[in-house]
Amino acid sequence: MVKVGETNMSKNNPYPFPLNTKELQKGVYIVRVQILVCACAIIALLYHHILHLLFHPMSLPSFILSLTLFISHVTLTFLWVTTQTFRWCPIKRKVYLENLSLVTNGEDGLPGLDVFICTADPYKEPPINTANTALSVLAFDYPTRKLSVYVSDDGGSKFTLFALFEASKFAKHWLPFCKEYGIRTRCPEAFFKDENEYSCSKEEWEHMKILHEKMKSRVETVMRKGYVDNDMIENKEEGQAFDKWTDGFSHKDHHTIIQVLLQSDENVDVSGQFLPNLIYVSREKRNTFHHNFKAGALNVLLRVSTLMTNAPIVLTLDCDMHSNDPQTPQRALCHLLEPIEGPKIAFVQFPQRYKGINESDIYNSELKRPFRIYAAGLDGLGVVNYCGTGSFLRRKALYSGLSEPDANGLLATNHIPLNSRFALEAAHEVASCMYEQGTNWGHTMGLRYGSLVEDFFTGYRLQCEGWSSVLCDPLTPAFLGDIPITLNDSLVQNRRWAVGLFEVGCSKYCPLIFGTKKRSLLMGLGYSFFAFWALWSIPTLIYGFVPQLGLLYDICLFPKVHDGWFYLYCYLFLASYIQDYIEINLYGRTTLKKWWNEQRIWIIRSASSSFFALLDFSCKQIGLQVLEFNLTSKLNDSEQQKRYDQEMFDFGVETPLFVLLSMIAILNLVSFTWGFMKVMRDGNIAEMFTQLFICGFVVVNALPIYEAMVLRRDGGRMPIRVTLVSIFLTWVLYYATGFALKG
Ligand SMILES: O=c1ccn([C@@H]2O[C@H](COP(=O)(O)OP(=O)(O)O[C@H]3O[C@H](CO)[C@@H](O)[C@H](O)[C@H]3O)[C@@H](O)[C@H]2O)c(=O)[nH]1
Ligand SMILES: [Mn+2]
Repeated sequence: MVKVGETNMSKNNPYPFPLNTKELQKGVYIVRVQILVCACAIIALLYHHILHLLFHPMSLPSFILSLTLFISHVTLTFLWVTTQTFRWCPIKRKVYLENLSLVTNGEDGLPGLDVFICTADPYKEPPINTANTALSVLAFDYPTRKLSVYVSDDGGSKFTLFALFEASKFAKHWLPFCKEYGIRTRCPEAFFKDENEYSCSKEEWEHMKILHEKMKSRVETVMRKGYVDNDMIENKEEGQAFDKWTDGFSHKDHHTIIQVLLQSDENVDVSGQFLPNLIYVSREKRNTFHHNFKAGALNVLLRVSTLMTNAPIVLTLDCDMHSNDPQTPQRALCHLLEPIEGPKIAFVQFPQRYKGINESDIYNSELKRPFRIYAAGLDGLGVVNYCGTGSFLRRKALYSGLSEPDANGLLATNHIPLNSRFALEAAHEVASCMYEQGTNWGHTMGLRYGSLVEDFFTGYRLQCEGWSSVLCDPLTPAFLGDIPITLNDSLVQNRRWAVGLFEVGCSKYCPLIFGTKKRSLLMGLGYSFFAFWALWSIPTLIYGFVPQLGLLYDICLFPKVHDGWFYLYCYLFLASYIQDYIEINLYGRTTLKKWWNEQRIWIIRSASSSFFALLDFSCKQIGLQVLEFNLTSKLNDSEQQKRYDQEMFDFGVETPLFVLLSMIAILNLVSFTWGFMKVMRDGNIAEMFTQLFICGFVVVNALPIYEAMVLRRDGGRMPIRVTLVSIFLTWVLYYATGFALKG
């Protein structure tokens, strides 16, 4: 293996023990040639299309339909161009963990690490899961006096605090257990699910399991009862903590609650070792203040932690993820502490990886393409996007520019105990609603406000300031997260992302202009791919409706089969699908079925959630709607779980998202049948072949929709109302366009 990076390293790096190397991915030059060939084909197609529109004599209806197809081709071309950024110089990185301690002189030189975990609603995000997330990071292989875990609770929930109290007690047994036996899976829930994962004696294992069950059942009990009973409170400290939920307290309007649950210089585990810090923070909320969702929550944690522990490195995690490798901080440090490039790195992103995905991944929850393949492409440019979770950030990057000095921690530098009155008063002040008024928080400091995808926006803004970022994609996933298990949940999540990204695209920070100017053209293009993700809906919807209506009204929109231009269409279709298949296979083998599902859900998203994201954005622009952060559901309904495991599409909800999808499915089935009959009758397929093929392709993709409309009786079937409304609307569309197309 030729290591481009390693030769670079040895050239530029005076250190004999490299912490990391990088190399260009194999086959990049072949890919570049393919990009050029494809570019020529696309230019030819657009040229042909323009000539056709301008000089080919045709009726007005043909012209209108052909024009819409042209719009779709222009949009696709734009999106295609942006995607090529990821293919231009993708890289692979390697870290040398064994060299880290040489650079840091063992544990002494390791920097402090503050972990931020966000949760927002105890009913949608079960507190026991948040407790598991916290336990998995408390148990990092990291010096405990340098490790602090902060949990932000935007739900302001007693249950979450209760779960964390339980977790802090369980941690006293769990941490020494993990360390003694070198356990790899340090999220208790995941550990006990996998009965094979133990290196301890059966008795030890069973003892831990009993403690774990106790924690779990106590948390479930308070959830079931709906309040924290006096019997459940074990000591005075806990009692005082829960007394803070005074009358009139609601999750949207309440004072700040901060509770230090573990203190690293005070609390010890059962083996006598000090524990890390664990701090619960529920920031102040007032009806009259916009709280800026997760970005606001993280900014409060940034300030509180600056006061309390002020670690130079910060890890952000969602409550639906857990650590899957106790050495992850060290991996991140192999980049951040690298003497030459390290200081410019604002964050090290670990790709989002998920657990519980079904075999052929029907909703493409894995999202391998954006999170790993495209991220590796951006990594080659030094500008990996920030994903909000599984990311180690340099605190300094969020506070000041590259060249400015670090912010100072007040208490940390003065060694004031976290639980002292002085410390808590100061922390309350920075967690209040008023604090950010008239400051730069959210604008040039901390997580940036103004988009529903605060992660993408913040990473992008940091890169525009000159910071770089790194992708760390180890074989063993560093973190594992939960996925939505119904189609609706998956689309709702996608809609939020698409609209948030579009907000960035249409802001004054538009990557095409601002990003290109501040960083580079390739960076601007790559970020535009994400920012304009919602635009996929335009070509998809045009291709879902226009050739079909053409077929029904006998309007030929594509070159005939024997025409030379026909082969151009064939080439572009086949080349993109083949390239797509090869690309995904380079990152671990993928079955054909899985790949098919991926392209199908891509079409489904483009035709539904992306389109609704455009609508949401338009409504927001004209003041009809305020955008909300709809949490992704993390609850497991057993029926839904069963259907998901059986790889059945879960519709089940009456939503306009499904109406649009059903309309496309119905229209394509009708026009395919109609076109097919006509071809049989006339025996002439050359003219309408392409349109017939498109309908057939959509029909094959839509098979689960027909099945859900007609054959299924379970809870995941297509709601009857959705089917009826779609049939009606398709009929209206057919007649309405008939007036125009028949002239
Ligand atoms: O007002 C809010 C809303 C959300 N969250 C937290 O934000 C996280 C992400 O929310 P989730 O519903 O899980 O959304 P996802 O779409 O799964 O999250 C992805 O997309 C988000 C941006 O839309 C990023 O912030 C996340 O890191 C990324 O995993 C969760 O921990 C929430 O508790 C808050 O703390 N406060
Ligand atoms: Mn999530």
